[in-house]
Amino acid sequence: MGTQTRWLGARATAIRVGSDWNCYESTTTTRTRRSFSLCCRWSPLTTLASSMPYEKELAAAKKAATLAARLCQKVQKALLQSDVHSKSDKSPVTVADYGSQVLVSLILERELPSELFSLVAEEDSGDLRKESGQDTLKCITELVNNTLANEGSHSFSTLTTDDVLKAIDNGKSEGGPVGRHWVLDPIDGTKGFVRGDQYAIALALLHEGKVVLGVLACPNLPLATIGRNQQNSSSNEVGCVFFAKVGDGTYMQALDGSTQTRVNVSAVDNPEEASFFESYEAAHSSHDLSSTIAEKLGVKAPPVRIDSQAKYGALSRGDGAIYLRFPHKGYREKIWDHAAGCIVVSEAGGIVSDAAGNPLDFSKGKFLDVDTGIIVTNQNLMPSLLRAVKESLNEKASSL
Ligand SMILES: Nc1ncnc2c1ncn2[C@@H]1O[C@H](COP(=O)(O)O)[C@@H](O)[C@H]1OP(=O)(O)O
Ligand SMILES: [Mg+2]
Repeated sequence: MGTQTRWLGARATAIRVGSDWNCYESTTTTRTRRSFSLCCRWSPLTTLASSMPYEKELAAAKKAATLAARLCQKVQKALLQSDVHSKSDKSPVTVADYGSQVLVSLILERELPSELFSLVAEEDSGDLRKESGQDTLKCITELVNNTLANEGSHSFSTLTTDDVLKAIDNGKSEGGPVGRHWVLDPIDGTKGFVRGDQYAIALALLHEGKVVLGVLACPNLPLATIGRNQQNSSSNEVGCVFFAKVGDGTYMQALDGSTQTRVNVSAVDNPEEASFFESYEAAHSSHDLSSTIAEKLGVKAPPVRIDSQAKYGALSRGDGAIYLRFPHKGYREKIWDHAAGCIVVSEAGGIVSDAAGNPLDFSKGKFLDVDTGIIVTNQNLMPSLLRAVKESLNEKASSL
């Protein structure tokens, strides 16, 4: 038997010598022999891929989030072309929300058949099972079937309304510290979606309470930098997918599938050169508090306000250096609003914490135990940001 080579993707090559397969991990400059035990005997490529932690899960998550993004794009386009009356109507966003959840649920189940499937997702089918929800249910079913047919997922036979209800109800899991749980926000940033601005499909996997992979599909986010040097950008192209798995860095590619590039958070260490992100909606995060913190820190640039976890994506590629989120009293943060964003930023070298500097704990079910706020920045700026946050919160408390 001679020598045979198999390309296993950007990071590895398997070379067969006689009946043995050896795996070589490649970087741009070196090629180092690794003794992966699973690769040392003949094994199909799928076996090797599945031996890499969370590789097949990441591939499935990217496929699911991308397809869901296609569905959302279609609905947003129709929504923006419609008249003023239907723009204030909530039904298009409802249809897209459910449709996105159905697609993610179906794709994950189809692509990962051997897994015990647990999904913690924002929507449930209660309203669609009522008499008043029947038209919406039919509309969702048609939209999902059209999306699957148009995007080449011919392996699905035409779905019935019952299939759609079942796929939505897959998302009823409560999460928690044991086992694996997918976490989904089918449309994060519904306000931005309706306005025609930013939104994201946010999908993450928890394993024993920790986020191990995340995908953020941001259909309206420019591929070029936002927030700084915007005027120099030569490309108007929009639609990004950010993805990360634990220990493997963060990558970005175009929604339509360009080559992936590794991304890193900004390395800025002078707050005067930093810019910061916050919610577009003042109802979601206190703009006053952010502005006090930014001023104390010495940030000169005005805030960059965008909706959804697109902020985490933009931050992961260094568009800005800080993200401040201070919801109003009584609001409880959900895990699906931060899980994907958190790993996308942390694998890009950033830090995501609560206002006191503690890491976010995704192991406690649907909610995060955060009562003051969430702050995100790079390692250089975090110590001074924490000081500025502490001082600002103390001042706010003593002024009450
Ligand atoms: N009152 C609120 N305070 C804080 N966040 C909220 C509030 N209402 C909804 N959200 C959620 O905040 C996230 C978007 O925040 P922002 O875009 O401001 O960063 C979304 O997950 C949004 O939910 P949803 O996903 O249903 O749109
Ligand atoms: Mg959300």
